[in-house]
Amino acid sequence: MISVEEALEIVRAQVRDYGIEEVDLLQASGRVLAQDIIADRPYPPFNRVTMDGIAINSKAFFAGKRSFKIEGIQAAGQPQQQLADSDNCLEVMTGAILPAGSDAVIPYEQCEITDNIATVIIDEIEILQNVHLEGTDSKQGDRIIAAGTKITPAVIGLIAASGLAIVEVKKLPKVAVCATGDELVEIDQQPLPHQIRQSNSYMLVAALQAEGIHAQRYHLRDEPQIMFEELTTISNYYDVVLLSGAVSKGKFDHLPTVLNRLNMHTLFHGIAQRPGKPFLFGKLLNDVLIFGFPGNPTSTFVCYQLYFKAWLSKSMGLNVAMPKAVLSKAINFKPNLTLHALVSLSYTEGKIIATQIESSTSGDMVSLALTQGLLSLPANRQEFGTDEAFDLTIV
Ligand SMILES: Nc1nc2c(c(=O)[nH]1)N[C@H]1C(S)=C(S)[C@@H](COP(=O)(O)OP(=O)(O)OC[C@H]3O[C@@H](n4cnc5c(N)ncnc54)[C@H](O)[C@@H]3O)O[C@H]1N2
Ligand code: MOO
Ligand SMILES: [Mg+2]
Repeated sequence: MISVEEALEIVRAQVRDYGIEEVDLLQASGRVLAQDIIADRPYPPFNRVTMDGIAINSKAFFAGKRSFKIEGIQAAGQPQQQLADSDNCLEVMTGAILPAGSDAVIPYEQCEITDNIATVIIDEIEILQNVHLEGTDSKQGDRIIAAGTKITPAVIGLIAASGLAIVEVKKLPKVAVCATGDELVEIDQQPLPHQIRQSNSYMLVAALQAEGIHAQRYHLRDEPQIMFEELTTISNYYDVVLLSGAVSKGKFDHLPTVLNRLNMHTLFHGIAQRPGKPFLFGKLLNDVLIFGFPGNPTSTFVCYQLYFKAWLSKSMGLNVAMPKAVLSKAINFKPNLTLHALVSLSYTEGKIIATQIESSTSGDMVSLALTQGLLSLPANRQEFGTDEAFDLTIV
C-alpha cells in the first residue's frame, strides 16, 4: 500500500490538457481563464470624482478664498464641463469626470451652501483630493488579468469592465459518475429491506457541479460482463470515469478484474489511509482516467475531495494553497494510516479550529453531512495534540 503523499503525487502526474473553449461571461464563473485580459482603456478611464461635493481650483483656496459661487452641476455620465472662473466652483457627483479647470473636490459635509454660494468650512485641503486619477490602476494596453487566473466574481466584474461578453476558458473534462451495486435503487424508489438508495452518485454529481462540470450518472450491476460492456461504451464518451464501490475484497467487487479486462493500467490500488483504503486509480489505453472510489459514502467523498480535486486543480493549472487547522481536542489514532478526520470548523484568534465529528463507520452519512473539513493526521504516529497545525481540506 502506498502513502497519501505518494498517491497524491501519482494522481497529479496524470495531468491532462483538454484545450480551450469560449463561453459567455456569466457562464465563466469558477472556470480558469485561458486568455490574458488587456485594458482597452486606462483605469479609471478619466479623472473620477470620488465624493459628492464641489470641485474648485485649489489655487483660489490656497490664496485664502473660502466662498465659491456655484456655476452648475457636473453629474456622473455627463460630458466634462469647464469651470469658467477659477474663483467659482461646480457641484460634482461621485463617478463624474472632474471638470476642466478644477483640481480638488471638497465633500458636501465640509461646505455650507446658501444662495448658490458654497462656503468651505475646513482650513486644509490637498491638490487632487477626492479624485481617482485617470490610469492610476492600470494603463491602456496593460495586462490586467493573466491567463491561468481562476474566474472569481471580482474577475468577472473586471472582464465586464473591459468590454468582453465572451471569454476563453480552459475546457473541463467530460466526466461520468458510475455507482455500482445490486443493492442500489434510484432515489425515487422505495427500497426493499435489503436495498438502499444510490446516494453516492448524487453526492458526486453535486460535487462536480460545484466545479462547473455537468456529469452524467450511471448505475452498473454487480455483473462482470455487463460492467465490462457498459464501461467499454462509457470510456469512449468521457475523459474521466468516477466509480463508486466494488473495489475492495468482496466476492462481488468485480471492478479490479473488469478494469483489467479493459486494459486499464493500474496506477495504484490501496492507500494507507482511513477512510478510503481500497481506492483504485488507473488509466485506460485511450488515456481515460479511472477513479475507483471505495463505496462507503465517506470513503467516496473523501477520495473525491482529496484526490480528484487535486488532479482537477493541477490539470486546470491552478496552484491551490492548503490551509492548516488545529484540533480543539487531542485525537489518539492507533492504526498506521493517515486519518482524514471529519471535522467541523470555527475560528478563534486568527486560527482555524477543527473539532472531530465522531462517526461510527465510513458508512455514516449522517456524520458526513455535518462535515465542513477533512483534517489529515499523518501516518506513523498515534497522538495528535492541540498545539500543532495539520493540513485541512475545506469541503
Ligand atoms: N475483507 C475486507 N473487507 C473490506 C475492506 C478490506 O480491506 N477487507 N475494506 C473496507 C473498506 S475500508 C471499504 S471503504 C469498503 C469498500 O468497499 P467497495 O469499494 O468494495 O464498495 P462496495 O462493497 O460496493 O460497497 C461498500 C458499502 O458502500 C455502499 N455503497 C456503495 N455504493 C453506494 C452508493 N452509490 N450509494 C450509497 N452507498 C453505496 C454499499 O452498499 C456498501 O454498504 O470495503 C470494506 N470491506
Ligand atoms: O476506508 Mo473504508 O473507506 O474505511 O470505509
Ligand atoms: Mg465491497
